[in-house]
Amino acid sequence: MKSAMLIVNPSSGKEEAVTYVAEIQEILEDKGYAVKEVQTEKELDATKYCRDACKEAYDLVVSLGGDGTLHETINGMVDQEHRPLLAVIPLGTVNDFARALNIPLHPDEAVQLLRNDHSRKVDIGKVNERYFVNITAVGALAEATYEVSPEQKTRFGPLAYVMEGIKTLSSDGTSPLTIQFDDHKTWEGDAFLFLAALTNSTGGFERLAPDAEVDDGLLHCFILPRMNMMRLASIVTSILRGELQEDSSVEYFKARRVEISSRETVKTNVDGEEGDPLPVVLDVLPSHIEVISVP
Ligand SMILES: Nc1ncnc2c1ncn2[C@@H]1O[C@H](COP(=O)(O)OP(=O)(O)OP(=O)(O)O)[C@@H](O)[C@H]1O
Repeated sequence: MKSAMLIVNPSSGKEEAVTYVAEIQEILEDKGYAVKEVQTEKELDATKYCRDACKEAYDLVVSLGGDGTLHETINGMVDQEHRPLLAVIPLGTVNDFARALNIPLHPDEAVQLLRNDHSRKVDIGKVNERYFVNITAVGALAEATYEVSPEQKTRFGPLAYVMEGIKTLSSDGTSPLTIQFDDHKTWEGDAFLFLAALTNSTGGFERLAPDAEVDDGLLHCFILPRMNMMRLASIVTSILRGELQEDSSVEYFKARRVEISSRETVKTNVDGEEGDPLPVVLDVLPSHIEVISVP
């Protein structure tokens, strides 16, 4: 008999995660799965449960929560030998991973994907000893995201990040960065932001790296160097048009491995959570996990 673990964050998505459990259970039992439900209570519970699911050779793990729960769940499986198939029921505010995979953002519709057997392999990013599915960001602009309160997120959604970002840009918060990629190339200078995206969806905005595919094995990297406010304003237009890659003020490159260091203390932001300070090494684990997706 096949086995499925439902990892449920009861606090996510306006506390409605548990209302989807009965239907998921019914669908999976009809497909011959034995289903176990676990509820998270605090940070890293999802990682621990998912690790148990790998060790006990579960066939499927279903994550019910926002990007935070998903990030923790995936961190529980990436370094395991047996990695169950993953299903995502998006219940957060932004749901970048679901957006990148075209998983319906309405949870009711995402649940219906469990009825078919369509799945897709997805790259995983590695930053030092930690893993990410969407993005690693470095610099003052990335740090601004920590200033966004849960109340702002609920009220303004992804726009809350843009608002904090504008505050940082207007105070000229750049960091001196040394960025080495694909072994022999180096960029050195003061930057507002370095971004390495695995998918096309970041902060709910789906046009940052329009040609990033979830399984292309590449980090899509952007450097936003120090520049005046006029140039910055025009970059916002490029972002909104999905043309950031072509903007001459922005450095864009694709790489399989990136090393970043600074002579100052600079923090990283890994899938929206605080990560290691610099120096960091970024790598891609190509097609490392398999996710239930739209046919
Ligand atoms: N029972 C719980 N109560 C409160 N927090 C929890 C609980 N279980 C897990 N958490 C923590 O809540 C964090 C945020 O959850 P998640 O991102 O899934 O939902 P969300 O906040 O609704 O989504 P988003 O961040 O997109 O708004 C998780 O990273 C986890 O550490």
